[in-house]
Amino acid sequence: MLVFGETGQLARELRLLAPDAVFLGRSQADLSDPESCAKAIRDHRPQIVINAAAYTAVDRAEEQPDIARLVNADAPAAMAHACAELGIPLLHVSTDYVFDGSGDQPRDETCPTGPLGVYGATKLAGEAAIAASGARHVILRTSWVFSAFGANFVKTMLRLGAERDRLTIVADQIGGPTPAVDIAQALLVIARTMLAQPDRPGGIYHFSGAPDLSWADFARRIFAQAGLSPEVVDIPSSGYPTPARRPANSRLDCSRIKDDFGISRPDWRKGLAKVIRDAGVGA
Ligand SMILES: NC(=O)C1=CN([C@@H]2O[C@H](COP(=O)(O)OP(=O)(O)OC[C@H]3O[C@@H](n4cnc5c(N)ncnc54)[C@H](OP(=O)(O)O)[C@@H]3O)[C@@H](O)[C@H]2O)C=CC1
Ligand SMILES: Cc1cn([C@H]2C[C@H](O)[C@@H](COP(=O)(O)OP(=O)(O)O[C@H]3O[C@@H](C)C(=O)[C@@H](O)[C@H]3O)O2)c(=O)[nH]c1=O
Repeated sequence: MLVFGETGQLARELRLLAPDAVFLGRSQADLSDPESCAKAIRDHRPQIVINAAAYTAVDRAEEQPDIARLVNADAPAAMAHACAELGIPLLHVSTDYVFDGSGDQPRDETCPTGPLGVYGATKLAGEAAIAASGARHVILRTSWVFSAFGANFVKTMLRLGAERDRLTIVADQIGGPTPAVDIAQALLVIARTMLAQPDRPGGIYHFSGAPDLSWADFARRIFAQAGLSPEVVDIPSSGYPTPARRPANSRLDCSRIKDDFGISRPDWRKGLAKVIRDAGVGA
């Protein structure tokens, strides 16, 4: 198994669960040089490839659309073409930010997309390129990823909650926080299934933690779990202006992955407790 990514949240959880896989960091395969990714696949000739790397800085992507496109769209396209040549599957990870966030119902895999910013648009372009490549593939769309590693909302809240008495947090964006370890586990189940069943088709699958809630309520849960007590004030998205707009409705309908792979939505509250323990905060 060949994994693109070494330092990110997902890559680090994958490494803990699949230590025998080969992990390629930026110095071995730079996704801003898509051909280097295709070459890495041809050189390693793995049974299966997982792409756990991406340009994930949602606001910075607005200023760096060309790099975001290379990393999130052109590199996955090159990986997919190399996988198609070798006849091996590609597992790729995408995001709730491919949607426009309208309505209040969970989105399934057939719902129309409509990204609000460069990050979501480039991730969507990556999905389309993989689908058009002819490679066997699974694209796992997930949301609001957190872990003890790297940068994420949980770690930001643990830092700010220890520094401040009062935080204003958007309460009109609703989604499912997802522990990175659960994504890693899901990908490994999918990898095993795709390898064991060579005729099984892939496609897009939604996978997010449950239950859905707002960022503000998520912050409250983080503070309660960590034994911190800043006041959390609900604000609308307009009260927290950012270069990239975020979808208001990030709820993902995850029925398909349950039906096809037997994978259920994880309860993020269990993952949160562990991340807070691992981050050395709370009870
Ligand atoms: N984080 C989230 O909330 C969400 C993430 N996703 C998706 O999940 C996947 C995993 O995300 P996550 O683990 O959180 O991401 P992280 O931001 O934690 O890590 C991103 C990884 O991509 C690598 N990377 C970025 N640019 C390049 C490059 N040019 N060449 C090589 N490697 C590069 C980084 O390496 P380096 O350390 O060298 O920069 C890092 O290992 C991504 O596809 C992401 O789009 C989906 C929904 C939510
Ligand atoms: C720090 C902070 C954030 N916010 C808001 C901003 C934003 O709407 C929300 C989350 O902020 P973040 O910048 O951590 O989240 P963001 O980087 O938008 O997270 C996204 O990352 C990409 C990679 C994805 O694919 C998405 O699924 C999602 O996880 O919280 C506040 O309202 N107050 C605050 O003090």
